[in-house]
Amino acid sequence: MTSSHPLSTTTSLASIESRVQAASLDQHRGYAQNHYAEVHQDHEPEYFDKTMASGYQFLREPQWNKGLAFTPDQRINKNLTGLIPHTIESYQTQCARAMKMIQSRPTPIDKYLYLSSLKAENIDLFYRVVMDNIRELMPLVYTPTIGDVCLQYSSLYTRPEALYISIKQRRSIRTMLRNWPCKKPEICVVTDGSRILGLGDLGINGVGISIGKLALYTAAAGIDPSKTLPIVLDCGTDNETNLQDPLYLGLRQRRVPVDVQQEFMDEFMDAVKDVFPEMVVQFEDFETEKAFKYLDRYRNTHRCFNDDVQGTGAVVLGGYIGAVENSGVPLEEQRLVFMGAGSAGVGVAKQLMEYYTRRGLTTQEARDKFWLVDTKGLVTHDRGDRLAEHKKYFARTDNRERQFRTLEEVIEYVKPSALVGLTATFGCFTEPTIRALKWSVDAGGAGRRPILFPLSNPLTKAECTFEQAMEWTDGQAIFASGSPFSPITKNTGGESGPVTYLPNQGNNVYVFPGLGLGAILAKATRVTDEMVYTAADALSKSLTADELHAGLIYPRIERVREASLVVAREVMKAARRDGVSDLPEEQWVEWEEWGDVALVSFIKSQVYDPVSFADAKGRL
Ligand SMILES: O=C([O-])CC(=O)C(=O)O
Ligand SMILES: [Mg+2]
Repeated sequence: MTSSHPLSTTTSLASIESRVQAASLDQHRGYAQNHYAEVHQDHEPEYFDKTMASGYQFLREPQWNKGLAFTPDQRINKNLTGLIPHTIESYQTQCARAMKMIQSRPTPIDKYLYLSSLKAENIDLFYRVVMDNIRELMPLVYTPTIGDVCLQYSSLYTRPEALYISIKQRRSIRTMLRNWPCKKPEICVVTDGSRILGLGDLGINGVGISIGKLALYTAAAGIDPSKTLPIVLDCGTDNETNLQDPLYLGLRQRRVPVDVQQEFMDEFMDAVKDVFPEMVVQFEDFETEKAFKYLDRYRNTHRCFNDDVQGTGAVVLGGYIGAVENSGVPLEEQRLVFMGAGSAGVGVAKQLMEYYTRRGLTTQEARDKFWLVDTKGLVTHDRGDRLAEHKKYFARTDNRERQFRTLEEVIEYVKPSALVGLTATFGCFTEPTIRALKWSVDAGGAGRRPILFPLSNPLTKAECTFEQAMEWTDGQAIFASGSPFSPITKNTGGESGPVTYLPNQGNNVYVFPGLGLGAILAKATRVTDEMVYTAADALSKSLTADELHAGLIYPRIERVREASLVVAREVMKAARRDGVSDLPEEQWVEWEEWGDVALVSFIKSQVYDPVSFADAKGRL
């Protein structure tokens, strides 16, 4: 930065303040914005130096704004008097106002927009509200509402919230990364929008998923929001609706060929490594082939993982371990049918296989427990089509005598103990399929329960609803879905009165925030399979006695932060076991002397918890 700049470090604070005070607020805003542009180019964001900021800037910077929680001293010292109402409010009162407004909005999208404005104005308040009301608000900032937001992102757009990198700007990726106001982001979620949830190719509109997942990194694991970086890579779109929409914000062209995107990806990953060498990259919602390809290509050279392959795999395994215990079907008798053989289906099956091999089965024995089904029926080597590369691993040879074209036929043949859906096809677990699953489990002996995981997101893509699952299995299914369902209370007519069935939400949110946090805090140079597997195992052990007693297989969502802490702790240890932690050895030795206590208190000391309100000290 040049010394002639009006806000350069050689300019005295007093002279800046007198100039700022002399200027009208509007003039001042314009001045500050110009300054932004310059410092960002120099990548020296002195603008964020609080000692130089005026009161008005404090109110306009979402990470500094405390709403009505500024203390009297802060109001005087920061020249805030008169700029906000005189009253001082605790966070509880401000949260109550926010919740009242959210509840008064008619649709989930309206509620989302309110929350999004809150985030743009007062980050601490946004996270306090989300964290304290996670059961009610997670479905708004994340699946299912985020799916609708992505569909309409270009129309809803009011302000930038991410890095938008188009393939036309590929020569300036480093500059764009440096333009991001935070110098050292720790975690990035990147998508190319090619397969957003179960909604398909949404192009640049898919950026909503990066924004939503990062909000959960903060709400569910306590990563400082200023250390999170959402990115969308715009490589065109094959979505006709987007291409025809005059408001569409992305490139108006079809998706570039695979090899061209590959070069772009290489450039992007190299630029990320140069500019933010310590940042962990989470790949999100890339279409299946690319998901596997990029994971394979970068996993040994970059700090990265794929949430749809590894996150989904780990979260399903985390729930499956508990489900097997509750099902009464011994491990060796478990047989799993998967409807859906995309990135999530194959990722989950591989993760579950690992569970079996770690329990003594050979690779072949473990693989034989899985029957994957896609739109053409059972995935087999010789069913007459060219199998996509990622499907070959689980392709079977069972069709020597007969072809299995439908899920019903496969269930009738396999007699599975578990049915897992990752198809993005609403209602494809029909009454006959679910009844057949129950029947095959019942046939194995009394007291056995079927495992039923319709995991596709958002709710409009779920393979079946919780109500259907309970209805068609007489309340017996051990149920987990990707998006949230409400509990069901049924009057059974028996003496014990009504029965309440609790659904489980087997969503990645139980894994990726803790996995990312663990990788960051361990300074892991890679995200290894051991770290991912450990995340699943830790999740399965993070339930309280009360949750286990209630028959749950995932912690209650209100406890997601506690679960993430357990996951992060174990992921850190796994990073060390694998030799990928860059923390000094003495640090590990010191922690080990204290068991988990020291490690846990270290993690707690690192996480963001927004208490920066009237009663909090020292944040300004
Ligand atoms: O976002 C979610 O809820 C889970 C996920 O990664 C997906 O469905 O692609
Ligand atoms: Mg995803």
